[in-house]
Amino acid sequence: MSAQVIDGKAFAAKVRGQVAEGVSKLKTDHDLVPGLAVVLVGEDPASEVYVRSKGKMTVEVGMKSVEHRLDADTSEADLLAIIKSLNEDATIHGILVQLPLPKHLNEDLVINSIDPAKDVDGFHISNVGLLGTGQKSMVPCTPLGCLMMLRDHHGSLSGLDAVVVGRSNIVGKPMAQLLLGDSCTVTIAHSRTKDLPDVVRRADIVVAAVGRPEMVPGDWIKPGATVIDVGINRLDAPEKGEGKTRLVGDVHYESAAAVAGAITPVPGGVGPMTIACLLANTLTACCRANGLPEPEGLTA
Ligand SMILES: NC(=O)C1=CN([C@@H]2O[C@H](COP(=O)(O)OP(=O)(O)OC[C@H]3O[C@@H](n4cnc5c(N)ncnc54)[C@H](OP(=O)(O)O)[C@@H]3O)[C@@H](O)[C@H]2O)C=CC1
Ligand SMILES: Nc1nc(=O)c2c([nH]1)NC[C@@H]1CN(c3ccc(C(=O)N[C@@H](CCC(=O)O)C(=O)O)cc3)C=[N+]21
Repeated sequence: MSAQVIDGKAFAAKVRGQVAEGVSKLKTDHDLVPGLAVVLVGEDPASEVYVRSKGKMTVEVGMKSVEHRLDADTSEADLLAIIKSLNEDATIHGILVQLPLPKHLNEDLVINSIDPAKDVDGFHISNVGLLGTGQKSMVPCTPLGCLMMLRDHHGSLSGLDAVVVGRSNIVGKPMAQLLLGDSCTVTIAHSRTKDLPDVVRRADIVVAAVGRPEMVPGDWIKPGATVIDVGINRLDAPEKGEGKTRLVGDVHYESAAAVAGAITPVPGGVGPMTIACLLANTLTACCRANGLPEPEGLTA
């Protein structure tokens, strides 16, 4: 194995340390405590893990953490009413509605009912438009975390060929916007892309956000390329014991690490950075809401 392993877990701990410093300064200088509210409708196992560690880390960095757990059959009107009350709550600076939502709820409508200033996921159409036009916005946490690791590894990304596999609104598209913002030559690939292996082989930077376990093998990777694996796939692992599972990414780690220049592992790569960036966005939102200077190095 030759690639340098990009330690997202350690990087995220450093980011959370910076956030904690910012939070402590807000308390001392302005008697302010940033507040983050997470709304979870129904039970999604992937979201459960995320919500649990998020709540713990929110408190660890000194913020207020609020959780709303609603039944899977919650009506749209009830959900919108909760979001409205959080929009109006001056102690809440960030609101996150866990996705996916149950089928009977209109995801676009729900997301766009969040006050864009509190939209720490960066999914509101107003933040999407601001990002797309290069203006100050709330930047989606997962792509922001990927960008931080890429900048840290490369210094400048200018002129590099980047291929993003996946075009979702929550990862692929905003990731491509951020890479474009840093002057990469960006290709967005998806399920209809012709000759995907050849497209990926051109890339200096590969971001895999597909949701298919170990789909990208090492022989798609240009020697020396940087590989960012966003995928979180839980597979059965009977070898670890009955009912046990293991996490794998969208990249076949072993074969890719043999040719890549650098690679993020799963777990311990993009996932922890996503949570760290959520906390960073909440701190940023709190500073903006109070007309205070933003924390340095924690925004795009
Ligand atoms: N680490 C983290 O913090 C996070 C991890 N994730 C993980 O990232 C992965 C992607 O998530 P998300 O973006 O929400 O997923 P989506 O299902 O919304 O999007 C998947 C994308 O992959 C594309 N795709 C599917 N199959 C193929 C294929 N065979 N070849 C090429 N492209 C394909 C789809 O193309 P098309 O549009 O044509 O259908 C789609 O654009 C998941 O594993 C998810 O769990 C997600 C969020 C945060
Ligand atoms: N509105 C919204 N925003 C999101 O950002 C969002 C969402 N909905 N829905 C679900 C996905 C998924 N997601 C993860 C974040 C962190 C880890 C994470 O920390 N993973 C650990 C492993 C955790 C484990 O052991 O299971 C790791 O990769 O090391 C995983 C998944 C955010 N998402």
